[in-house]
Amino acid sequence: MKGKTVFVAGHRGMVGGALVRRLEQEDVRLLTIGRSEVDLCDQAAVFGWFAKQRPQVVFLAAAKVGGIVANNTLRAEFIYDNLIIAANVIHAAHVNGAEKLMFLGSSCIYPKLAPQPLREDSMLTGPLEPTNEPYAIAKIAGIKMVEAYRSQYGSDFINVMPTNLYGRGDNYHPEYSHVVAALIRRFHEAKVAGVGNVVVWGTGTPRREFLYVDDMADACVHLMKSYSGDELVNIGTGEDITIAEFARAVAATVGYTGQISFDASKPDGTPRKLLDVSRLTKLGWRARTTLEDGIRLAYQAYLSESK
Ligand SMILES: NC(=O)C1=CN([C@@H]2O[C@H](COP(=O)(O)OP(=O)(O)OC[C@H]3O[C@@H](n4cnc5c(N)ncnc54)[C@H](OP(=O)(O)O)[C@@H]3O)[C@@H](O)[C@H]2O)C=CC1
Ligand SMILES: C[C@H]1O[C@H](OP(=O)(O)OP(=O)(O)OC[C@H]2O[C@@H](n3cnc4c(=O)[nH]c(N)nc43)[C@H](O)[C@@H]2O)[C@@H](O)[C@@H](O)C1=O
Repeated sequence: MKGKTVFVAGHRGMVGGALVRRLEQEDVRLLTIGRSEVDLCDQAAVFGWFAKQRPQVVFLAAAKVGGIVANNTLRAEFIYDNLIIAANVIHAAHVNGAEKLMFLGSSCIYPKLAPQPLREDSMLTGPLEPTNEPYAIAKIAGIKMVEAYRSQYGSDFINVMPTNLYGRGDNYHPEYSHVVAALIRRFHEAKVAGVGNVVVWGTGTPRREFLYVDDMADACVHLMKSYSGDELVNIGTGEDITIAEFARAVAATVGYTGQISFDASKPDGTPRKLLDVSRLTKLGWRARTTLEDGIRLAYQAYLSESK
């Protein structure tokens, strides 16, 4: 990547922001563009921008993203936006001679009940989790598009499959956020307000793997520099935790000492989503931030972002 023009699509988002921070350590010419200037769902705008800027390297971190209720509520937006963003950016990168592109999928592309830990070759071997199927289908289409451009045009475009991510720049929307941001905010507000009980969604029994977003960005830069294979690469920590245990860990970090109850009327989603990270490990990368340190860093980021 040394000396290259690098475009981070979605630079204002949690992953995009972490990529911008990480790329400051690299000798690259960084390109970003705001949604108000180029809506990545607008094909003409995307094609015009790419023709003018001709980025050599593209991190496609822009997407319509949200937690389980957002996915299950905004089903049409999740499939439309994510299909169109992937199609526009991948094609524009090809037409304008991008040397490398990284597409970010998500662990929800794997079947709901696939054997754990989830291997990259389990994609399309079984039914998806219904709550995020529209998003998953759009992500699978993006993955297949990258594979097709590699096959027909020899494009050095690669696919990565991140696990659940959290950290600086996360989305704290009360209904549409992911679990980490949601619980940090809810436990903090309960502590400040002196509330005696906090409700956590679902049964608390699902298990999730959580990767700190700055580790994610480091893994992306590592793979962009060193990987040009056809296969997906899972990006995770290789460890998971139940939502109930996780909620207790967040409460302890935030300093909330009240009760925790569970609302089983809210969806649990996939029972477990632990990624097999052996391919990533063989490629020379492993996560460094422990969950305990990550939650503490994420809470500090929340406090500084919500001032
Ligand atoms: N968060 C997670 O747990 C996981 C995320 N991922 C993937 O990582 C990537 C980034 O996710 P994350 O950073 O969490 O998401 P965010 O929602 O934090 O960031 C998404 C970014 O995409 C931009 N964007 C969305 N739609 C458009 C559009 N039409 N035109 C231009 N920009 C647009 C948003 O811009 P704006 O802010 O202006 O709306 C935002 O900056 C996504 O591909 C996601 O699927 C994968 C696994 C887990
Ligand atoms: C990255 C990944 O993220 C999403 O899938 P998810 O992992 O199910 O996402 P989630 O973080 O929303 O929930 C994880 C678990 O946590 C429980 N939970 C408890 N309390 C709250 C809560 O307050 N908010 C939320 N959101 N969840 C809660 C919730 O019931 C569930 O059991 C999709 O985008 C999917 O497409 C995807 O790729």
